Amino acid sequence: MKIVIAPDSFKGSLSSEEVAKAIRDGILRAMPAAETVLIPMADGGEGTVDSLVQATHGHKISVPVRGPLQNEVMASYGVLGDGITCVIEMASASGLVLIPEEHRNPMLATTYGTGQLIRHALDHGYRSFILALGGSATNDGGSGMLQALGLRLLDADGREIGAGGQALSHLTQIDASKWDERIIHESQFTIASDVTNPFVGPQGASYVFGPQKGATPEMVEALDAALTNFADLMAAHTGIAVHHLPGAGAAGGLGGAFQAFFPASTKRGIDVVIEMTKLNEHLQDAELVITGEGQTDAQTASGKAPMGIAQAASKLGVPVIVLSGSVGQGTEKLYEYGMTSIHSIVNGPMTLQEAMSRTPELLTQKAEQVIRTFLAGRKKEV
Ligand SMILES: Nc1ncnc2c1ncn2[C@@H]1O[C@H](COP(=O)(O)OP(=O)(O)OP(=O)(O)O)[C@@H](O)[C@H]1O
Ligand SMILES: O=C(O)[C@H](O)CO
Repeated sequence: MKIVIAPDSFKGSLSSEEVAKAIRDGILRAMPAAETVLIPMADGGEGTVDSLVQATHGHKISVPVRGPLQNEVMASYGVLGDGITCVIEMASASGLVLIPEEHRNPMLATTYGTGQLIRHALDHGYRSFILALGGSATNDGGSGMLQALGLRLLDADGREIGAGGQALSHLTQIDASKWDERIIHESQFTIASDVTNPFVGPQGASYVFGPQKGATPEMVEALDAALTNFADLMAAHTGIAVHHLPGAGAAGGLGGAFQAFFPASTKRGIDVVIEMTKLNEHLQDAELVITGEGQTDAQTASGKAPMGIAQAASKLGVPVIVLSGSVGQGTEKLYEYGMTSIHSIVNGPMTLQEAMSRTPELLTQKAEQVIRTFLAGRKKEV
């Protein structure tokens, strides 16, 4: 029996590859002869490069860049197995995990390092890009990324504005005279976005994702106003108003900067990962798919990895079992999208810290249990 194991990471505990291996161990305990296919997933956020590089037998290139708070960090981008397509994961250069919680500051954090990764790839001859958006520490509307690629963002005195979302409130002019021409004339970009939120407003980048990056309610208001100013000026300059465009609010508004200045099409991150990992081909003759994520709740329906997998698998009539660290509110409607059953791996009262440190063992145990049940349901030995 072929079982596809296609989980997202458990943020704060395990990478998607580690999750997949722990699930495989449990499956093999219950069914030693099972054929397992491990396809670590991602949704545009952290782990997207690893997932696509592994699935396509590509490689990674490391580059020192300016981190979200200007300190140097070692970031990397992926070159897929075709040797042509680059995957730029913004979280690698400008991600939340790069900053300890007490130092997070979306007023100052910049996407400059993401722009440096793109420039490095352009300098090395690459012209086909997947831009993976999510898991950012930033709320700068992608301004740092644009600056790294030659765009000049100026205040009323003609001086470059500083780094971060806050500085966008002083922006009055955009000067594209030094903009990297290779972007428009020679390259193509697919944006793989972990969310579809707009650039500004109550559902926008600042209000919805600012708080997880350390923004207080006052900062959220200031950041939303600053992004609105930026969106107004981008619209005047490019003719593209990103204010309410779906996905423009991904990665602190980086999605909006790409939509305004890059020849790019926007897709759900999970759909790009499903396509590049050829998940559908693997599902064709599978009898079951097991997916999972750190927390499954109402948010899962808005395009998280297990949701995309359930949609793909249900079209092919393959049952989908979801194993998650915690199962929150609002999961009932997920069954309508093709999830067969959803399980928390926690097996008794314990703290979050304990659950997170015991994730591999708990995953293996739960996978064994669900496979035993699955086999019993088939009424005959396989
Ligand atoms: N082993 C675990 N046991 C219990 N809860 C866990 C475990 N691992 C992670 N979590 C919970 O899941 C949360 C992370 O959820 P998840 O991994 O789904 O990422 P996310 O923040 O929803 O982002 P995304 O799905 O876009 O990557 C953690 O903050 C924690 O509350
Ligand atoms: O980076 C972020 O702001 C979130 O992951 C949404 O894209």
